[in-house]
Amino acid sequence: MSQATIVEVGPRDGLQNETSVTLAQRIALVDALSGTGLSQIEAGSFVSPKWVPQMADADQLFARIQRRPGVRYSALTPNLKGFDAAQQAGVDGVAVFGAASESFSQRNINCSVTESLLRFEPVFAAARAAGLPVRGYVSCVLGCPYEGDIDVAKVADVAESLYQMGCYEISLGDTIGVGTPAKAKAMVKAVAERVPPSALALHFHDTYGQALANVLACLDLGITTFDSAVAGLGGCPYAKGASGNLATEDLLYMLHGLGMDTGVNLGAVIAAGATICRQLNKVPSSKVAQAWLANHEEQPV
Ligand SMILES: CC(C)(COP(=O)([O-])OP(=O)([O-])OC[C@H]1O[C@@H](n2cnc3c(N)ncnc32)[C@H](O)[C@@H]1OP(=O)([O-])[O-])[C@@H](O)C(=O)NCCC(=O)NCCSC(=O)C[C@@](C)(O)CC(=O)[O-]
Repeated sequence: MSQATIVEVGPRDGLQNETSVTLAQRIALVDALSGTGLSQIEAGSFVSPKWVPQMADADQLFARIQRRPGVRYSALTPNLKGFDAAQQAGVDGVAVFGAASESFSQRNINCSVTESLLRFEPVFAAARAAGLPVRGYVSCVLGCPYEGDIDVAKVADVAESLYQMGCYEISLGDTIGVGTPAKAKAMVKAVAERVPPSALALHFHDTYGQALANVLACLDLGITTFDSAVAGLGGCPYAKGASGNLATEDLLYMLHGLGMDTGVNLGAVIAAGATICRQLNKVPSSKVAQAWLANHEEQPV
């Protein structure tokens, strides 16, 4: 049976736009997700709390979650200040985040793409010294909220730079969810000429309902690592109109239906999503979760 890896970004990408979420709810979500079989959970961000207040107190989050053996708990770190705080908090891995769009880079991290790579250099050096793995994000790979279409060559340039700097994996983000399967495939093919497909992950938002179709198209290209967020939560504070991430429940249902092994219990993810959505007073945007919850009275397991 072929394997797929899911990087659960719900506690970070999923909640970074939710103004009412409490620290206790964030911690409970991480703990619920770690009991589902997920092996990688992006639990928070060590970014400026003035920029993204919803992700404040990541140090307390890492101090209070119940660590499960076999789970990698990681966090976003845009600079050395963030890395130092993350290391002190005991993260298992960090992620730097760049973009293929100059305008998005400026709005998201207040510097150009070239400057962002320079800022990441000390993060790589410190991570190497600490023995912590570094993941790299490239945002706006299929379109930018400020610039529109993005040249795939620019995506490949940034992805290759991050890979050469030391990222073990590059996650290609369709930040505003405008991609379609043909465009996604063309972009991945261009990047895969510069970065091995085994070191690529895909991070689709579902704004236009194309995320699952994009995953299916890119499975053909040998990509087997996908980011998703429980209940389809998510959005980026610096990408107006970006809706939720691909829902983990929908991704699992499709991958399992294709006969792929993820090691993740779908019912347990539905339960985790139902709980956080109840707390946020919203309905899970996952179709699979909606179907399950409409047809079952008992909690899924
Ligand atoms: C990168 C900065 C910090 C630059 O922001 P800046 O203002 O240029 O930074 P600065 O170095 O001039 O510092 C300004 C203030 O921030 C503080 N500061 C500086 N760094 C940190 C830090 N690490 N942690 C805590 N505080 C920090 C610093 O100490 C100072 O505090 P003050 O003296 O004013 O009190 C800022 O722009 C920022 O925090 N941006 C975060 C944006 C963000 O989190 N966006 C969402 C995540 S990306 C995303 O969602 C896309 C993704 C990954 O999911 C993939 C996809 O879908 O495409």
